[in-house]
Amino acid sequence: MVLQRIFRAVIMGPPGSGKGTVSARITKTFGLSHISSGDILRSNISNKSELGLLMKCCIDQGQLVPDDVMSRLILRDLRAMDHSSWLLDGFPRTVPQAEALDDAHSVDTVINLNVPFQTIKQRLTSRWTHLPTGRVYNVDFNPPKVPGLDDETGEPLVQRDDDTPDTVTLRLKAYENQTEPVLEYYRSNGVLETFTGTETNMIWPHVEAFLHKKLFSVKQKVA
Ligand SMILES: Nc1nc2c(ncn2[C@@H]2O[C@H](COP(=O)(O)OP(=O)(O)O)[C@@H](O)[C@H]2O)c(=O)[nH]1
Ligand SMILES: Nc1ncnc2c1ncn2[C@@H]1O[C@H](COP(=O)(O)OP(=O)(O)O)[C@@H](O)[C@H]1O
Repeated sequence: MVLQRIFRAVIMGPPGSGKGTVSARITKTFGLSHISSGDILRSNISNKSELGLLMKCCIDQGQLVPDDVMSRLILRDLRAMDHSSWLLDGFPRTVPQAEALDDAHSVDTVINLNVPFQTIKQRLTSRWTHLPTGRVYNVDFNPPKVPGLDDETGEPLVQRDDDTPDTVTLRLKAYENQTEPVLEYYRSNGVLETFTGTETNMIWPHVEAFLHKKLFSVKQKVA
């Protein structure tokens, strides 16, 4: 689908709620550019940049990276995409980050994946990731064609250092304390759309239908 105007969306949800999986489907269906804060941080870690090395210990301890670092990193990337439609995944995760984003860009819609914590814990400990692209697999849900290898590149998949049961518990705590208030922020701005369920394949048709409607009504308004 070719979009008629610039459309900016955020996808939110606890760790493991399927943000990356749904984002891949959204970008494929609607052609938005996907920006994942976690992928950007992991690429800094793989490249051994000074910032990546500094941030690795926060991430491995299940804590959020400081707001000023994260906002600077993401807003810099967004500045380079001034004429693109985008989908932000993993940012904002705190109210100060949401305010920093609002100061720079208006957000058309926020998709919130509301998946129970119990479902999430099992998923994350069986997540396999292709670090260079952020493509994710799961032993039960979407296994790679060849075990341990990325479908597109044949490169090795890894288990993330922060996908251990103890770190997942800390990440869920950080989500409750620091990220849930962002949902309230967007709810009061009137842009939050929540999708509840335990399976991505059940949630996805609702997200797809919502975005179709949203993009169509945006086009109508412009016409
Ligand atoms: N069993 C199961 N696993 C899923 C489902 N949706 C996504 N996953 C897997 O759960 C893990 C977390 O999903 P991901 O999209 O990375 O979530 P994110 O952390 O919110 O970006 C990955 O291993 C996915 O392949 C689902 O409906 N069922
Ligand atoms: N917006 C952000 N603010 C602060 N820290 C972040 C942000 N995005 C990612 N991180 C750090 O990177 C880690 C991994 O993020 P991400 O890949 O989005 O995890 P998940 O996909 O499991 O939700 C987070 O636990 C956190 O330490």
